[in-house]
Amino acid sequence: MAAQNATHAPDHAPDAVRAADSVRDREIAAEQTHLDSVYRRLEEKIHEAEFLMDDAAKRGQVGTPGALAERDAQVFQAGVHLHRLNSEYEDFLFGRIDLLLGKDGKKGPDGAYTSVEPAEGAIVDNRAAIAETLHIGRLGVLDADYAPLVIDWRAPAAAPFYRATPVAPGRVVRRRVIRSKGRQVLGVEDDLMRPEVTATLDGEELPAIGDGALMAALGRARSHTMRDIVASIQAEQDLVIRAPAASVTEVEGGPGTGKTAVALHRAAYLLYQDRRRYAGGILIVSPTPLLVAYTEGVLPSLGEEGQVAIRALGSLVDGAEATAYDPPAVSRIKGSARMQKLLRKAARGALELGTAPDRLRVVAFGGRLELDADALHGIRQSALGGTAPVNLLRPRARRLILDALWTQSGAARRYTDPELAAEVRQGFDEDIATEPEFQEFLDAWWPELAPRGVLAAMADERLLSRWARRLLNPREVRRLARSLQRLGDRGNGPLSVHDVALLDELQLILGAPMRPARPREADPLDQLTGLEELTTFADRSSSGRGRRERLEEERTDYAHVIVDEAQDLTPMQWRMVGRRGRHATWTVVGDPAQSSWSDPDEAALARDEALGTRPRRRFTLTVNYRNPAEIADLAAKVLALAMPGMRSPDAVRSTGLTPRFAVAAADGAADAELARATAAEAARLLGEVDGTVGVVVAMNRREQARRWLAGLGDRVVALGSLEAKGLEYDATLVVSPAEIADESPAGLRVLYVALTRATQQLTVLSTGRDEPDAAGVPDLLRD
Ligand SMILES: Nc1ncnc2c1ncn2[C@@H]1O[C@H](COP(=O)(O)OP(=O)(O)OP(=O)(O)O)[C@@H](O)[C@H]1O
Repeated sequence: MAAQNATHAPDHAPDAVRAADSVRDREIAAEQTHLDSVYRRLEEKIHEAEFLMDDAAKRGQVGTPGALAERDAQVFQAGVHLHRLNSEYEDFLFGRIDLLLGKDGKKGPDGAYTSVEPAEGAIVDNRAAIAETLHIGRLGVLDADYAPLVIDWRAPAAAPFYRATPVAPGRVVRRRVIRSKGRQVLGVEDDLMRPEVTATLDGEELPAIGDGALMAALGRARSHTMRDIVASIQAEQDLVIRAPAASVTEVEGGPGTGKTAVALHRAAYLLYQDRRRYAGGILIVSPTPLLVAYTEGVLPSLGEEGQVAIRALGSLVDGAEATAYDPPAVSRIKGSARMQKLLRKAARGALELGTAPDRLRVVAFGGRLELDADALHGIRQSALGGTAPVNLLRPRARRLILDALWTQSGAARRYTDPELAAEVRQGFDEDIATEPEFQEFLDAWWPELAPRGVLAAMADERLLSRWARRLLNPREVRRLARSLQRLGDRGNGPLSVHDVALLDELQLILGAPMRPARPREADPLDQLTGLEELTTFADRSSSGRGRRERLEEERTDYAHVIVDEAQDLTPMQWRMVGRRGRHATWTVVGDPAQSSWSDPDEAALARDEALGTRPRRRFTLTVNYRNPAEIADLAAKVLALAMPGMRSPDAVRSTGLTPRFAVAAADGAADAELARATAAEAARLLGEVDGTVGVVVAMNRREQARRWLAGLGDRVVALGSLEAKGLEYDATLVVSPAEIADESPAGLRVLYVALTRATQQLTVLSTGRDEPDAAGVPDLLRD
């Protein structure tokens, strides 16, 4: 059966074309037959599962725990398939490899021959017979005899699908990507790994169809959400995805080399490979909420979501959500490692802001006792000498006050018998400490501090300059204080992404106040101990969402932490992220050339501290899959200015479409003219691409740019330069490179990011400030 929308040659087409089409149709029909049998098998499994569920419901909880567990596991398996099928994934089955006989010809547990090299004599005179064909998909499916109908893409047997290249083909003769929608096969794309070999399958020659899957995938229009790359992962990427999760895996690569895609697929791989270990959760840290929104559909499409939390840096602390933006000069201060010390001083200093009277008077043994301001100050200082968090030092301070009062009472001298003295002392303490006045004094003198409250206190420039002595210069103090005024008196105002890392640090410095433990909700899954898959299923399915959200809320320590765009983490952010993976293994993904942080050395130091002395394994990705060469070459000019000597990755394709240069009023660009030109250029790009258009402006023009583009529809998005990080669009309009470059000391690297967002077309719009030449090319982009 041929797919309905497979393209057919018209009747007048030459014979050769028609013949090729009939081969294509035949191959599509063969894959359709296979897919039909996969679906038949899945339906059988679903019926089995439904029967089992029914049966289980009738019989109730009878049987041995082992038998119940086994039955539940079967129900789970079928449930997973049912869930997948109902989700109508476009390409449940997406790949196939045709293999020569392996060296030892032994089959592994998944039914595939284990050897990676062809057996002696598998190829004779450049002729070979295919020994084995494996189909690869998003989940594994076995037939009734336990032979694999589809192999999970993460299984070891599927690795050759990704790893084989014409240079190192191993046993793979042909790699095929199958395109399907729902239950229908739409097309196939083949790559021959040994083009010189004439291979046969069941006596018939193996045909090759199409131009390969990668190019087809790269040419597709982009939407506002990222797609998985499971059908076209490249060999160097596969090495990273499947790298053993020991200690720290570091991945570097230029723009578009697939770092984010690889990080997401790696999370799915690790879960598949060792679900029990990663039940502790995988955290993916992303720089912006926009990138989280862009990428969060990928893991569900790979069948994984429950155990993975994707969080933006500004949402890592529960109850805090960054919505405000700090200008570069302020973020440099807030992100710097100096803040650690400053926050400690501020937390301690904030204790003095309470409304406590400057002396404490109590009555004991019928007399008055009094501690004056100096005595109280001395007690506070010695209590703060402890290492515990400030809020947790309060009991110590209370004890020191009671000690001082006891000494003052002279009772210690009167009771020489230690036992009696201890008894009297206990009564003394109780008498004083239960007095409401004493408790009120203590509450005011050693108030329970909240992180937001301390940040708000730092908005007072006078206080801040006291706390920041020898840490910040007066200009920095003024900047920081002004920025924190945004939080208001009680600290409830909007937070920036950098404030969130400060809150996290303060939480550590202050310590969680003691609270009665919250009773945990009873969870039916807790009873199913030992059945990791069942837990997984509950998390995978949408009914597990409530539980997952709870897990995310409660969890502050993960089994694996993946940091995307790691080059941008400030020292304070590294400390925040590091605290979430104290016992974790790590995957750290980034590109120094795209760093928007002005002091990379300081950040590298903080990164080393967060990752500790764990051994590291390094990988480099070298091919740019996003930008056509025409765009990558232009961006490379900025890279040469930003980081001389740094090599940009090779673009995998070229489109023949060179970037366009436009100018908005050469004499200085009034905003109205810039608005008009931006809207016009964006509209032009919308007409030229089917998918999305990103308009990148300097951060302080974000709101303006949104207004300029109003009415152009939702295919176009306005972005501040820092928001563009990690995202991509079919076409990008970069407005005033000079403005972006001048925004901060890292401005050139930020501009490099902006110029590398387009998958098809790029327009650069200059203003007078860009000093464009006669052809409109701005100074920064000229040779
Ligand atoms: N093997 C592949 N097959 C198909 N598409 C791919 C492949 N590798 C990467 N891509 C695509 O290339 C684009 C860039 O990938 P990704 O965003 O992961 O790169 P990146 O290295 O994180 O880029 P940047 O550093 O610029 O943010 C994405 O659209 C991704 O889907």
